[in-house]
Amino acid sequence: MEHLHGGKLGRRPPDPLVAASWRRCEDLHHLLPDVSRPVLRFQQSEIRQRAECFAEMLGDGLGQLAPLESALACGGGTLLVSDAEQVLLPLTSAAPADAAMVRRGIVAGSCWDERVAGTNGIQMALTAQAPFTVRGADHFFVALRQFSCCSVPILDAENRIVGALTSAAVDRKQGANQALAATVLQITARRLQAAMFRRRHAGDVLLSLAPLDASDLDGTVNALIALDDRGRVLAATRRAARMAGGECPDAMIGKTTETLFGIGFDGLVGAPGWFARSDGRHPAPLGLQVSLPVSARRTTGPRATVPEPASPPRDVEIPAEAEAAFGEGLPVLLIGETGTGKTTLARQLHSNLNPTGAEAVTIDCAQVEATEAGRLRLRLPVEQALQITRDSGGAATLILDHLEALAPVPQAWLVELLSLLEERPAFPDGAPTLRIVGLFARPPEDLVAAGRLRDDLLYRLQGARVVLPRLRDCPLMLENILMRLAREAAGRRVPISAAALGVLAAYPWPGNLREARHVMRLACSRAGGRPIRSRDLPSHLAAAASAPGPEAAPAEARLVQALRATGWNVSAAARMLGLSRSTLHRKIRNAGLDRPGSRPI
Ligand SMILES: Nc1ncnc2c1ncn2[C@@H]1O[C@H](COP(=O)(O)OP(=O)(O)OP(=O)(O)O)[C@@H](O)[C@H]1O
Repeated sequence: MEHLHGGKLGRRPPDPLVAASWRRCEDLHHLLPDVSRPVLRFQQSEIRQRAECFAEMLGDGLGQLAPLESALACGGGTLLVSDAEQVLLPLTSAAPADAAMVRRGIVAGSCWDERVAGTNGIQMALTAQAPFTVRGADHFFVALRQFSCCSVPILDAENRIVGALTSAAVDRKQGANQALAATVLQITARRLQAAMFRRRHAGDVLLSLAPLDASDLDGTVNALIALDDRGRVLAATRRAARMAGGECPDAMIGKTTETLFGIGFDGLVGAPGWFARSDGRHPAPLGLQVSLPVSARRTTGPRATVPEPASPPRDVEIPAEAEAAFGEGLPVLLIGETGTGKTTLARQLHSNLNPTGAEAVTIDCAQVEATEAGRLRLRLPVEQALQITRDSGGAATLILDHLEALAPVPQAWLVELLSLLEERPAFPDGAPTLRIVGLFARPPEDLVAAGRLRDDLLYRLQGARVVLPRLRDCPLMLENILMRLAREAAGRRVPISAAALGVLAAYPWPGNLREARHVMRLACSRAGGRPIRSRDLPSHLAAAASAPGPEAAPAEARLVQALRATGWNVSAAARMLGLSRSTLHRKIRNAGLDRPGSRPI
């Protein structure tokens, strides 16, 4: 098609990107500049749905839009918020200030895809993946040439473009106004990304970066890196990646703070406030600041372990027996290997009965030595729990973690304390004032049999008992669990390829849910929105999965283990194995197993 220089199109725009867009409008989309097409507008129900999804994605960041709207209005601009498909969303308070905009279809629900709307700021910013101003004469459609619009892409926590912020105004050829608009739009877009990143990584350690010589810290508000509990990168924003030396965010995943910044993780966590780093490897001297997840900040006492690197899982199912016993004030024992979710379940039990109340108090029994200091380590948290009861008028929860590691002398102290606590009066309505949950990483009977646990301590703690299954004992549930973890990690459903599922199913999962959460988060991050494939999984999984270890127990052995662990409670064992009760009964019959007493297994 012959280009209509100086003809219907008018003067060719000098900006090469705009000129390219005009060419696409003519040659690809077959638009004519002076034909006033009706603006494509979505149905109300669809617009509402899109707006709700977008608002949900922005979370707290939504609060940034009202001040932005007021700031733009001072310069005669109207704030437009559009999603990734260039549809304007009704997320701002008012209709466009200028009636001419409404007449030209610049209203909620209109679509600014170049194929129908011609060259415009929103499309240009999304195509260029950078702020872009389309001045009046740059618009392809003549009808839009009275407006000027400046758009800035919005990136989400994974650095994907999810929409744009735009300032639209009548074009009065006031470049200064548009430059100012571009600045405030950019600051807000960065804050929105920072809010999404912080929410997405609420359970991780966060590292903020800022050039030490910058007067404008707002410019780096989204320079954020999420770290796991060993200081390895889980995710980073593009801005942080640029500041850390120009790598792409994905290339940083798995690297340590030592490799990236020359500072060990412990050094960073121990450093209060901003930590200066200038080692010549980075373009400018950097300030680094660590913030721990909220749950870790509330932890009192010395930092024995680095906080869990993920936001608390949703949908933690609480066995009815444990819930009933806990409600009654009977002690509850949770038994399971490392990472099976004992602590999470204990906290969930507590928070179900104390939705807004104080945190549960935890004693790490592995740290209680047979010394005076050790005795205090036991006594003080108990005092603290009782104080909580007095202050709040509600029950406190004491979590005794790592009971399998409690030394003999402190066991005697704990028995003493528990017997004193048993005599505590209840609240006037009969409700208990202190609830206790004990956590064991090994079956306590084995410890009693080995002479490592006092049986009277066990019986004091065992009001109800829940055995948390190991992941490798739930072959039939594994896929569902991994899919759920991937959904939690990505914030949406992520398919897993058959080959990747094969690797995941063959892996013995010694770290259970903790390890599975890490693996799925890394896999989702590597997959970058696509289905998870084998190559997105950490390489040790495939290696371990292909070498059958001692843990790859044959089906019958797993059956026996589950039945033993649950004291032959078929319902509990079925839950543990991810089977229905009738299937388990059938398997027990087929394997010729009998309850102990009738014939030993
Ligand atoms: N039901 C669940 N679904 C998904 N993730 C879970 C679930 N329960 C726990 N997790 C996750 O698994 C990890 C380990 O949980 P938790 O600390 O409760 O295990 P634990 O058995 O107490 O481990 P340890 O004995 O090593 O202290 C955490 O990251 C937690 O968020």
